[in-house]
Amino acid sequence: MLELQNILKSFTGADGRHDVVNNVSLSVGKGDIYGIIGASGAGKSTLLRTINLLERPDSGEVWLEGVDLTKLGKRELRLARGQIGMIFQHFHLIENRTVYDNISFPLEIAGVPKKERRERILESLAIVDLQDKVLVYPAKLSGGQKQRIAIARALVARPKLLLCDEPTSALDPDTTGQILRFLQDINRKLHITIVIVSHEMEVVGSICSKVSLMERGVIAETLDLAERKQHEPKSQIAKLLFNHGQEAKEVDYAYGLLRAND
Ligand SMILES: Nc1ncnc2c1ncn2[C@@H]1O[C@H](COP(=O)(O)OP(=O)(O)OP(=O)(O)O)[C@@H](O)[C@H]1O
Repeated sequence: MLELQNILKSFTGADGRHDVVNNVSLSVGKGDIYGIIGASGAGKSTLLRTINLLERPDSGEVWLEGVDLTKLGKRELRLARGQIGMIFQHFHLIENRTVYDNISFPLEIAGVPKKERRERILESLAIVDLQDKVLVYPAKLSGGQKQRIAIARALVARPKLLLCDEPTSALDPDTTGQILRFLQDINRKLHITIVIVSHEMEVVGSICSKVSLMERGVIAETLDLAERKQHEPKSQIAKLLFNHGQEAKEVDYAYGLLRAND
């Protein structure tokens, strides 16, 4: 349902040009939960943000259900983006709006009438099981509740694809498990395809069907976790992460272990 073809994105800083995403191609099937893991600075978030063109690639194509988003005009792109929801590490809720008004926001922008907005907001809140927080302001919510409201806001436009940028990095282990279960439920019950960027093995290992390991702007290796026997990890880092035991739960830490053993 999603094909990235030869995505290139570079940034120019004081020390010159950096190819942060360097000719990446990948394919996400309908109904997949697809993980992208990598060390800090590997280019994961930038790659994720090219999918909905929050970050426009310098070159390459982003095909969503047979349409190349990079070729669309402003109006068509706005409509196509309605099929893609997104959640972030730090939730990005609007502090001076209630939960109800936060979830309403994307529908207001899309010009959805008030009565339909109400139905869809309540439907979204029911999915994340937080109907009792409808009139509360974000400051009164726990981190896990904030992320659930952010999920409800992402779902209210009824997307086909949900992008998750480090969705549990700001949460404790119990809340992480709860959010991952919500994401898995959403994938199974609402048939929403999910792409998750993370540096935690627990996240990708527990719910992803496929995982790409990103290193310095390129996809080093892709593993099909559903077909583990046919696809054993090849690189040292992938072996450490995927055949780990408890000690290599976090990608930067796993690289540290490799360096220490050099
Ligand atoms: N808008 C920007 N302008 C300049 N440099 C940027 C910009 N966005 C990202 N970068 C740089 O690109 C590199 C990759 O960043 P990115 O956030 O994609 O990595 P990441 O793998 O998601 O890392 P992290 O897990 O630390 O967020 C970093 O060196 C970052 O400083």
